[in-house]
Amino acid sequence: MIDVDIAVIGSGSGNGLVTHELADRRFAIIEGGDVFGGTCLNVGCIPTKMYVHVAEVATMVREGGRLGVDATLDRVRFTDVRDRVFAGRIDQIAAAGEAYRRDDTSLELLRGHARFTGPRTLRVDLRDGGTEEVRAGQIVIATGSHASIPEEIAAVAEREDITLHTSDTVMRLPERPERMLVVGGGFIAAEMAHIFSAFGTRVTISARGGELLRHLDDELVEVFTTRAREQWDVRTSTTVTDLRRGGGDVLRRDAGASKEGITATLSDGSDVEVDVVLVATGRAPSTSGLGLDVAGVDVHDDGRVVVDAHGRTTVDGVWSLGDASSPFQLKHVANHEARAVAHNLAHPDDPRVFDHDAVPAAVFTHPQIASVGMTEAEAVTAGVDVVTKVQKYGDTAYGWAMEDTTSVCKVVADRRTGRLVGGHLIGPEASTLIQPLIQMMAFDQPVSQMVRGQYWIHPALTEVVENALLGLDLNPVEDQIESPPRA
Ligand SMILES: Cc1cc2nc3c(=O)[nH]c(=O)nc-3n(C[C@H](O)[C@H](O)[C@H](O)COP(=O)(O)OP(=O)(O)OC[C@H]3O[C@@H](n4cnc5c(N)ncnc54)[C@H](O)[C@@H]3O)c2cc1C
Ligand SMILES: NC(=O)c1ccc[n+]([C@@H]2O[C@H](COP(=O)([O-])OP(=O)(O)OC[C@H]3O[C@@H](n4cnc5c(N)ncnc54)[C@H](O)[C@@H]3O)[C@@H](O)[C@H]2O)c1
Repeated sequence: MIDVDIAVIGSGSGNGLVTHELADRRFAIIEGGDVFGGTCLNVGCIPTKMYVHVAEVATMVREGGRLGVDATLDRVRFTDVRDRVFAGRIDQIAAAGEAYRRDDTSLELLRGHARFTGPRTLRVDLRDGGTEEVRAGQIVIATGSHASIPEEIAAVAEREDITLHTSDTVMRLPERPERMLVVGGGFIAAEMAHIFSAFGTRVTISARGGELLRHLDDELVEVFTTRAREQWDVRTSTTVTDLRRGGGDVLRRDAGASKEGITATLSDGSDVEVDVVLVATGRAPSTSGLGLDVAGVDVHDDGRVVVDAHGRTTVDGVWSLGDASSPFQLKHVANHEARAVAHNLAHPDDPRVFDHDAVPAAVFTHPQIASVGMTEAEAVTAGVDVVTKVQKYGDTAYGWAMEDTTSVCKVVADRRTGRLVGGHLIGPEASTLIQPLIQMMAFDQPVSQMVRGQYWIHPALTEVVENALLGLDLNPVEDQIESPPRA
C-alpha cells in the first residue's frame, strides 16, 4: 500500500499538477498507457502539427505556379518525416519526461491501469505484473479520451480481418498509403486528409453529414466543404456499410507489404478501393473501467465525469479535468483546467473556476480554420442584436500578394454593446490571426477600442482582422450599452 497526499490518474495534463505550490505534498502519478505524457504529446496535437507543417511546405511548392514560381514536388519522404517526428523528437521527449518523474524521489510513478476500490483508494494493475494499492487524500481523474470506432464498422472489419486505423496509429504506418478512406467529417478527418493528400495519398472522405466541420459558422462550412471537394473525393451524407478485402494494390496490416487492398461500400451504394481506412468518428472519455461507481463518482450520459465549476466531482476529495470531464476536447482547455485544479488543491478556501467562455479552436487543415465564440446562427438564437462583417483576405494588401480568392475573416458582434461575440477565420495563418479576437472577448474590450486604440502593422495580414472589425455596423460608441457581466 502506498500512501500519498495526491494521486493523479493520467500523465497528460495531469502531469502538470506537480507545481511549486504543491511541493510539500507527496504525489503518485499513475499512467497505464504504452507511453508517458498523454495524447497531445504522443499521438495528438504535437505530432499532427509536425506533419501539418510538412504538408504546408509541400502544398506551397505545388501551388507556387499560381504566383509565377514554377516548382515541382518530387516526393515527401514519409518514412523520414515519420522517423524525424517520432524517433527524433516525440519518443525522446516522452521517455525523458517519464525518466524525470521516475528519478524524482519525492513522488511515486506507477505504470499501470488504475481503478477505484473506494472513494480514496485505487488498485493499480502494473504493466510489468502485479498490483499496487494506493491510498490518497485527494485523487485527480485526468484519464483523457480515446478514439471511438462505430460498432458496425468494427464488426465488418473484424469479420474481414481488416485493421482499422485511428489517429493513434496512422502517423506511424510503415509506408505512405497510395489511397486512404477517412471516415468522419470533423477535426481529425480534416487534418489527416490535408496531411496525407499533401504527402501524395489519394484521399476519400466518407462523412455522415451533408457538410464537413459542421460545428463551424455556416459561412466557413460552405467555404471549407467547397475547398475540400476540390482537394479530396468527398462523399457527404454517407456511412460505411461494408468492408471487404481486395481492392487493388494495398498496404496490409502487418507489414507494409503491398497485398490485396480494401473495398469499402458506402451507404449510397458506391464502392471505394483503398489501402488504409482511417476512422475519425469522435473520441470518448476514458472513464469506463475506472470503478467510478465503486467510488460514487457520477458521470454524464456521454461518459464524462460530472464536475462543478472548480473541478470537484460528486465525491469529496476527488477531482477531474481535461477530456475525462470537460465539454471541450482541447489541450489548451485541459491545461487551463489543470492549472485551476492545481491552484484549488493548494488553496481550497480560495478556489478558481474553469473559465469556459470564449474557448477558441483551430483546425489545421487546408485551408486553415480558427474560431472563437458564437457562430452567427448561435448569436441569433441567443437573442444578440447581431451584426456581422465578412472580410475577404483578397481585399487587403497582403491578400493581393497572396492572390487569395477564397479566404475570409467573419466577425459577429452585438450592435448594442459594441462587443464581439464571435470570430471566425478560414485561410492562411487563421490560428494566429484570431488571437486579437480571442483577446477582445476575454478582456471584454469594445470593438472601437481594439480597432482604433492601437496600430495595426501595414501591410501585414492582420489588416484582414482590422478591416473586418472596422466593417461592423455598430451603434455609435456614445449609444452603446454595458455588456452583461461575464459568468
Ligand atoms: C489527433 C489529435 C490531434 C489533436 N490536436 C489538437 C490540437 O491541435 N489542439 C488542441 O487543443 N487539442 C488537440 N487534440 C486534443 C488534445 O490532444 C486533448 O484534448 C488533450 O490531450 C487531452 O488531455 P488530457 O490530459 O485530458 O488527456 P490525455 O493527454 O489523453 O491523458 C490521459 C492519460 O491517462 C492515461 N489513462 C487513461 N485511463 C487510465 C487509467 N485507468 N489508469 C492509468 N492511466 C490511464 C492515458 O494512457 C493517457 O496517457 C488532438 C487530439 C487528437 C487525438
Ligand atoms: N486542431 C485541434 O484542436 C484538434 C485536432 C484534432 C482533434 N481535436 C479534438 O479531438 C476531438 C475528436 O476529433 P474527431 O475528429 O474524432 O471528432 P469530431 O467530433 O470533430 O468529428 C467526428 C465526426 O465523426 C462523425 N461521426 C460520429 N459518429 C459517426 C458514425 N457512427 N458514423 C459516421 N460518422 C460518425 C461526426 O458526424 C463528425 O463528422 C475533436 O472534437 C477535437 O476536440 C482537436
